[in-house]
Amino acid sequence: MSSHSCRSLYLADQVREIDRRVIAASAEPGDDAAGFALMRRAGQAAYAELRRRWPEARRLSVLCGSGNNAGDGYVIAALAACEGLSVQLLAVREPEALKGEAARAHEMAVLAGLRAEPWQADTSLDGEVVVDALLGTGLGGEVREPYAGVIEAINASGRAVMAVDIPSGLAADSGAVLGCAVRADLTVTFIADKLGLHTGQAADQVGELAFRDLGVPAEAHENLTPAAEYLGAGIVGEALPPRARGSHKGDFGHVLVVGGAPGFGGAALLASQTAARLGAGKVSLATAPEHVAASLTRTPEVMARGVRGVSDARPLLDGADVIVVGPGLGQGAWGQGLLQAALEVGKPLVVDADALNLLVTCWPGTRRDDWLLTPHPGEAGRLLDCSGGEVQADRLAAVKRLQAERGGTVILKGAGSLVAGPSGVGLCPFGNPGMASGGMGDVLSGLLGALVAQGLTLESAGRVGVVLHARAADRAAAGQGERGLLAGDLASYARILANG
Ligand SMILES: NC(=O)C1=CN([C@@H]2O[C@H](COP(=O)(O)OP(=O)(O)OC[C@H]3O[C@@H](n4cnc5c(N)ncnc54)[C@H](OP(=O)(O)O)[C@@H]3O)[C@@H](O)[C@H]2O)[C@@H](O)CC1
Ligand SMILES: [K+]
Repeated sequence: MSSHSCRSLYLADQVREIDRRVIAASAEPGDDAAGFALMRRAGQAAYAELRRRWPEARRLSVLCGSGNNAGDGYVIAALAACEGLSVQLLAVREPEALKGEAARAHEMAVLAGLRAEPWQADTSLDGEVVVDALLGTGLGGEVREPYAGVIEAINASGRAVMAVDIPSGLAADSGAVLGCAVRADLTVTFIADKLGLHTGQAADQVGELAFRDLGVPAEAHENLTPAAEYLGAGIVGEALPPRARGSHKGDFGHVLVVGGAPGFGGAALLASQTAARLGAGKVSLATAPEHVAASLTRTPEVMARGVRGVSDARPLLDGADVIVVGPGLGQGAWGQGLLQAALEVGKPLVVDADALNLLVTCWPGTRRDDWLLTPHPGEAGRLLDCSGGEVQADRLAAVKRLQAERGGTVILKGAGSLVAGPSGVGLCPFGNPGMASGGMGDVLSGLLGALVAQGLTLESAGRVGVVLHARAADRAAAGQGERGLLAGDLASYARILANG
């Protein structure tokens, strides 16, 4: 599934392959200058971004490691020196050990009149901007010394920081911090955008992200399946065009929310209310009888019915076009019976919260094409029989495995939500920490139900839904701040976005 609003995200091995193709395509036989030409372009692009962001800076501290990321740093240092900036050039490994294009980049810095000083524990960083050219896509495993100490010093320096290609210590594939990582204000990444800059812990490390493709031709990406598509804001409008004037409620589907076991009413109320706000033609709620009055008072548009067990729910299940099952469902006999009935009725399902936990215990091997599973990392860990921490350490692998095992479409929630479906993985770049609060998942499940009811496939609903949900949260936070954001605040913002 591709869209004008999507951009491809790659893994480190794939970026290396793209580099290799570009260099091979531009090199004359016996020519070793093509790699250096690409590195010069990378350094120039990064330096241009630095000047754009910090036009007043007169002194830089450039910290270089031992690979090609260091090579980019030496190019930046040389360009800055040639422009008359003062440069504190620091080498974590002796430049004599550099090879290939990185060694040539170091020569370029020497020709510009610079001499790299060896990094020492008591070195003080005196540039107005620190350039992190320590570790790039070649990082393997937990950051070792002396790099770890240098990264701590950069973070403690209080200086503005530009990371070259990726903040050192951040894994380019998973976005995991491998022990420690540079906290950048600006990251300039090259050639192909990397998944790890958008998922895992990336949001706390990357700062502003500038992507520069260095003019690499499209052929260099041929036959490489991107690890994920970056889901842009435009996918919402593409999926939800203006309605025909002659529309009626039957055109926009009937969502049934099943949840709200005795004592747990709020989640199902939030889900059903959101489904109504996001344009479902009709919304019903099957919940414990004690929650019906609250639902009718809060959202009379939702047809709330008290169900004591499966037989009460049958007509509702039969009348629905899509079923959202799980919010506040509980894991007792009431919830288990209703989930079983929902699984048997043969309608598209959005499966969340307690319904996911019940899948682990009662339906461990079940897979189907017509469901959308929406776990947070803890629920994903239970479904995959591992810890939530392990899921977070490699979110892409986790969501792909879950989709392969369970079928359908899977949304792995959390910063940089991932949506894995039959056509690949999409990544949501929006959202904020205000969303780390109760009820957000219930709102998402209701929103997804509304999108499926309006005719989106489960996969498309998953992609559009995470973007709508996260952008609504960003809009809400922009007005009143992240802290204290209520899940119930999102629906009205999501409604505005869904109407273009
Ligand atoms: N021509 C091109 O291809 C282009 C490439 N480009 C640039 O190259 C970058 C990739 O360069 P790369 O592959 O040389 O790896 P890179 O990230 O510099 O690090 C390698 C060194 O890091 C070290 N190290 C590794 N793991 C470690 C750990 N856990 N803990 C501590 N140290 C660790 C290890 O060094 P050692 O320990 O042996 O001293 C290893 O040798 C890419 O991000 C982009 O910036 C652009 O210029 C465009 C053109
Ligand atoms: K770096």
